[in-house]
Parts: sequence; structure tokens; C-alpha cells
Amino acid sequence: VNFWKALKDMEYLPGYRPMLAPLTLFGAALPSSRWNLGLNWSWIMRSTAFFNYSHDVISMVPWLHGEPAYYTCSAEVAQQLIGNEGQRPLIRPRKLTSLLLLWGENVFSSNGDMWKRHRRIMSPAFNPKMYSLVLKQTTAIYREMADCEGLTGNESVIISDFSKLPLRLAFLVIARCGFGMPLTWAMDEQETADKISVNHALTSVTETAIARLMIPNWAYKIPIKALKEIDHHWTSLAKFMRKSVGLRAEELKADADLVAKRGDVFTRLVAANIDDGKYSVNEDEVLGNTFMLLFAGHETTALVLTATFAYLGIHQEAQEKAYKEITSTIREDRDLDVPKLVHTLACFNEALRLYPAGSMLTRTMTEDVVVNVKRPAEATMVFKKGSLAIIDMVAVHRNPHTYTDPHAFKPSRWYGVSDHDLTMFGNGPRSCIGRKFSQMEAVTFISLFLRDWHVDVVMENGETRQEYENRVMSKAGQVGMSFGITEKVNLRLTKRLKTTSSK
Ligand code: HEM
Repeated sequence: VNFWKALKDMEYLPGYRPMLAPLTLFGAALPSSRWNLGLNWSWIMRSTAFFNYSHDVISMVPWLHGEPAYYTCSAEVAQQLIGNEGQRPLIRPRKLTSLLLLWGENVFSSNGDMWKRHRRIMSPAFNPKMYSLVLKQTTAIYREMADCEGLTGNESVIISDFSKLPLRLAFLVIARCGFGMPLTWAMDEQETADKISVNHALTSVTETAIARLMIPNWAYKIPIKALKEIDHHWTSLAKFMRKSVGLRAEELKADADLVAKRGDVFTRLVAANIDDGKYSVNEDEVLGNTFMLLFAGHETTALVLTATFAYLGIHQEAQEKAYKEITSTIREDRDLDVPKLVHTLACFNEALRLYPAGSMLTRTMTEDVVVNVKRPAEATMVFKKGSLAIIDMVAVHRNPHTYTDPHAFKPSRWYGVSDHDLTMFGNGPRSCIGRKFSQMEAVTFISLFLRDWHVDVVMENGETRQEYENRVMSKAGQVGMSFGITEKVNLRLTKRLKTTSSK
């Protein structure tokens, strides 16, 4: 009955009729098959979805379980929905952000006045001072990485599963720049009350977040070593974080100018916790935002960096162009001039277009919402009150009506494109707060890396670069809470001869 009612409510809009909705626990966990589209359907069908991109909007109506939804592959429809969402009756559905709510309310999961309060507290931290700290810390961490991973002093190195390097880098950058946590590339010895290094506990918490969401609280009482360990890491980290809030609060009480002096997100959140005015937050909200940013602020950038390096290994001409740009723009003894690295940033943007780390943007309509569509014919359609709309970022960014040769890596698409048109970071008031942070970190890392190393992909048994691309770059899906390449990217690094720059 629900199925027929849903079809009628959606005015029999063409679309898919799977057994389970892809964004339900079972729909996501079961593999893609005739009966179940699966979480990864939009990637698997990236060339043919939306009826070969002949429909801007389709309906997804499961016949057994899950909420029906509108899906769109159109950048124009996305812009109409969220480009000015403050004026539109839309909210982010909380049940689809439950992973981020494990630690408390936060800017990503909240809506309305609560969202405004959180965003207002955090936004000022994302300023030029923070971006220059990102540059400085990324440079420092790159050097630590080179020493710890055996790059320093070597002429040629093979890195198996390159993704582990950007993952660690991005995690340390957000931990240091966003929160002032003194973590290092080598596992540090700073201990929690329970003798686990913070580094270790944070890494474990990141890796076990999905398990934590699925396993009920009572299960941690069962004497199973793996469960006990997860619980131990989570409670140790919570203790450490609460202690850190307390310490930062004391520092703030001792120094009234600390927010102005440090200005990082964590200091701002703790200051808002001490404050009891209109823009205050409670301790759970401090922790909720801390963990949300640690996740959102590292997995996304890291996955795109892995894709970027894979493409630079495959497309040697794009790498050479970046290398020339980097060596002609920066001098050994000077900081990077990031805005001048147009092609290098374009390589990152293009990898992000092809693998949008935030792959599904979800909204619930709190009133009927009218949008104009172009395909299959120009028309006006209504997204009904209470319905779920999903912006499929893979389809939006591989849509042949928007991008010519949509599956090809062509960084030049992004030359001269304004930052505000980088729809991979979302649109409108709820678009990514960390866009510049991520770009600064990525361009710094790519530049330092390419200046030192020539990068090549490790091909299998006489494979051509094109075959490598077809094999490795065709495997993508959910990685942690983000989207990216799932196949291991192995890279061969060869030391570049030190050339002096042309300046
Ligand atoms: C390549 C890297 C990144 C990508 C692709 C990305 C993508 C996105 C997208 C698409 C959204 C909008 C989601 C929606 O409209 O439903 C978003 C929101 C957000 N991002 Fe990012 N992000 C990245 C890096 C970062 C970083 C480095 C941080 C923090 C340091 C961050 C923090 C956030 C936050 C807090 C929001 C929620 C904003 C709000 O609701 O007001 N992101 N991100």
C-alpha cells in the first residue's frame, strides 16, 4: 500500500523501484544486485544513471523498506534547492547524519537556530590566519612524513597503498590547526588517563565509528576483546577531550585575549561553552563539533589527494605541467604562493569532480518546494512537503550535459573558475566551511611532493597507463564516511634532480 501511495504522491515520476532504499542500513549493507541497488549504485551506474541523463530528477521508490526519495543529477536543480536554502523550507535530515551525532550536536547535523548558532561560533576561525597556519603545518608535517616513511635520503621508493599518507597528513593538519593538538607523524607518547596515546585512540575512533553506530551500547559489556578495545578507546578519548575542554577553559579564564590570540575552532568553541549568552554551546556540543570537524576535515581531503596523485601518475603530462608551475613559482627558501598554482589546484579540483568526497547531499522538504527542470522537457515540478531529496554528486559532476567528455581527467576545465562555482563543496549557505582549508592543504602537499619526487603508478604485467586507469580508477565507493577510490593506489617515486627555479 505504501509503495503505491508513494508512487502516487510522487506523481508517477519515472525512476528506480528497488526492494530496499539505498540509504537504509540493509539497503546500504547488502551488495548491489537485481533486487537491491545498494549504497554504491550511483557510482556503478555513473555512465547510464538517470535514464542516460535524460531526466534531471527521478524518483526512488522502494517496494519493501525505506523512505522514497527524489534524486537529481542536475547542477541547476541543486542550485535551486540549496543555493539559497535559507529562503527555502529545507532541512538536513538528522537520521542521515547520525554517525556525526554520536558525540553531540554539531554544525553539520543541526538545522534552524541551532545551526546558525554553531556556524556563527565557528566561521570566524576559518580566516587567512588559519590558512597560513595550514600552509606552515602542512609543510612541517610533510617533512616529518618524509623522515618517518623512509623517503628522506632515498632515490627511489615504492609506496604501497598511498592513501595512508594523505590520511595521516590530513588528520594531523586539522588536529593541529583546528584544535591545537600537539600530535606528530610518529605515534606520540602523550597519554590519556588510561595509558593509550591520544594519537592511537583518535585513529581507532575514526576507524571504528561505523561499528560504534551499529553496535548497541549493551554489547560492550560482553567480554569480547575487540568490543572491549573499541569501548576503551572511545571512553579514553572522551575523557581526554573533556580534560582538554577543562584546560582550555582555564587558559581562557586566565587570559581574556586568548580567542583573539589563538582564534582556532577549539578555543572558540570552549569560549562559547564558558559564555552563557545567546551564542553559547554546552560541553556535548563542543565535543560534537570537535569530532565532526576531525572527520569532515580529514577523510574528504585525504581521499581526493589519493585520487589526485593516482591521476598525476597516469597523466604524466599533467604532472610535468604542475612540476614546471611549482618550480617556477616557488623558491626553495620561500613559502608557497598558492594562488599562483592554478594548474596544480585545477588537478585537485578535477580529481574532486570525478570523486566527490561528499557524494550525497540530503534534504527534507518542510513545505512543498517548486523547481524548474530542463529534462526530459522544460517543466515545473513540486517536491512534496515531508519528502526527501538527494543531490547525487557523482551524477551531477559526471553529467554529460554539464561536462564534455565527463569521465576524462582534464584539469584545464577549472582554469579561471571562481571558487564559488566549485559545486563539489556544495552550494549556498550550508556549503563547506572548510573549502579553503582543504585547498590550501592539498596544494601545499602536492607542491612539496612533486617538487621532490617524480610520481608514477605501479602497473601490473605489461599494463598500459590507460588499462591501469580503467582498472584502478573504476573502483570507488564509501570509504569511512566519505566517497573515494577503493582500490589500492601503489606509487613509484623517483627523486627529482634539484633544479634551481627560474626566478
Ligand atoms: C575535499 C574536501 C572536502 C569536500 C569535498 C567537502 C564537501 C562538503 C560538502 C559537499 C558540504 C555540503 C554538504 C551539504 O550541503 O549537505 C560540506 C559541508 C561541510 N564541510 Fe566540507 N568538504 C571538504 C573538506 C572539509 C574540511 C577540510 C572541513 C573542516 C576543516 C569541512 C567541514 C565542513 C562542515 C563543518 C560542513 C557543514 C557546513 C554547514 O552545514 O554549515 N569540510 N563539505
